[in-house]
Amino acid sequence: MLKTGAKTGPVWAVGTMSGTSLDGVDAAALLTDGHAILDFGPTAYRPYTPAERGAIHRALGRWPGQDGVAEAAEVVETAHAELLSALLADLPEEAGEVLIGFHGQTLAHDPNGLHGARRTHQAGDGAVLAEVLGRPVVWDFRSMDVEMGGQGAPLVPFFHFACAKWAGLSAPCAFLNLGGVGNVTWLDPRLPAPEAEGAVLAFDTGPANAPIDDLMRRRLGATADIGGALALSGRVEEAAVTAFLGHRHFFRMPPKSLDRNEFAAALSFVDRLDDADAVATLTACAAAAVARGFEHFPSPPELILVSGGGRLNAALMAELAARLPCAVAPIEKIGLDGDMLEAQAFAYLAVRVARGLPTSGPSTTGVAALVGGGKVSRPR
Ligand SMILES: Nc1ncnc2c1ncn2[C@@H]1O[C@H](COP(=O)(O)OP(=O)(O)OP(=O)(O)O)[C@@H](O)[C@H]1O
Ligand SMILES: CC(=O)N[C@H]1[C@@H]2OC[C@@H](O2)[C@@H](O)[C@@H]1O[C@H](C)C(=O)O
Repeated sequence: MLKTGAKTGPVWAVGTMSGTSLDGVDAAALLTDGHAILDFGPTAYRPYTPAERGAIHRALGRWPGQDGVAEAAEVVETAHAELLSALLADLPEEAGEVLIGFHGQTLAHDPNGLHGARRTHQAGDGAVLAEVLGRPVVWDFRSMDVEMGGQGAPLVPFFHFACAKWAGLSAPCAFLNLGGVGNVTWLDPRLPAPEAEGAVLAFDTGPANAPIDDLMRRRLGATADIGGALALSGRVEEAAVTAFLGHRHFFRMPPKSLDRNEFAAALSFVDRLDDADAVATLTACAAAAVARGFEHFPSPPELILVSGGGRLNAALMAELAARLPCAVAPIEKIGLDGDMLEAQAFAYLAVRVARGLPTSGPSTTGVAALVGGGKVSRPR
């Protein structure tokens, strides 16, 4: 085990994210003392092959020990080992003993016990990765939070707060991630730390790209609606968007989190629409879910900064601009990398775990008290 709190100076860490869109693995290096971001390092991406993606897709919604889960975990571990070996070789020797923050791949997430026990499941064993890479690995970031009564997600909010400080922001703003699922952090960068009362409020907004991707794959054999081109050629069925906003998620108070496929039934209305109208309406639903989230913010943000693949979808960005009561911009506006923010977040959180600092709290996951979730595995 790492000695927590052993050091207080900055260290390099590499974080990884294999997100709900199942496109591939992101990895990014970061220099931090667990509080401030001091530097950003190299990044790398490894897409899953169609066969790998298929193995993960088949295991979605399943728990450890169930069919296909061991196979999916092996795919996740192998892809991460390949990507991380290459990225670690790029880091200068002065980087020292680089800590790895390994999120794994969420296969199932049921923090409210809707289908049995309250639990969350990220495939991939950090102890195996520590052995293969010969480095300390922090992993299983979400279980402890769920065990303590939290949602286990979102976990990026404390990092969003550090990003706002790094960028020198001085007014309340919101960070929106549009991956397979959407999540938002409202934050006030005038406060000293993310743990401070009133500094952050976060929750999952609703489905984002996952239903669009699934429809594109099902009907057209494509991976995504690139640039939002198909949605831009379709017509939004507003009555369907209104019906979608009747889902129970929108009546729950934050913090709240979602499983990737939690909206599958609520979005099945698209089956009766043609391809373009279906994708246009799913895109509008993703934006309308974000707009609905604004009612929970402690004060109106001046700006919402968008990261994740959804910021590259022009139809989704236009829907957000039309439905939100504030300016909308990709996160590159403040000099951050919208493709790598989550991977950087898990580098940041790994250092926090290793130093005994909290990674979530009542206003991010709804856990009763601050929690530092995550296991630390060292190579033998
Ligand atoms: N050029 C593009 N045009 C439209 N959509 C895109 C584009 N590039 C990526 N996307 C969408 O973004 C998704 C990937 O986003 P991202 O990598 O942020 O998600 P993720 O990290 O896997 O998910 P999550 O944040 O929910 O865990 C793709 O599946 C696709 O739907
Ligand atoms: C259980 C799980 O993996 N949730 C993901 C998912 O993808 C987006 C959204 O839902 C978010 O809550 C979370 O990821 C980010 C990285 C988070 O924990 O902040």
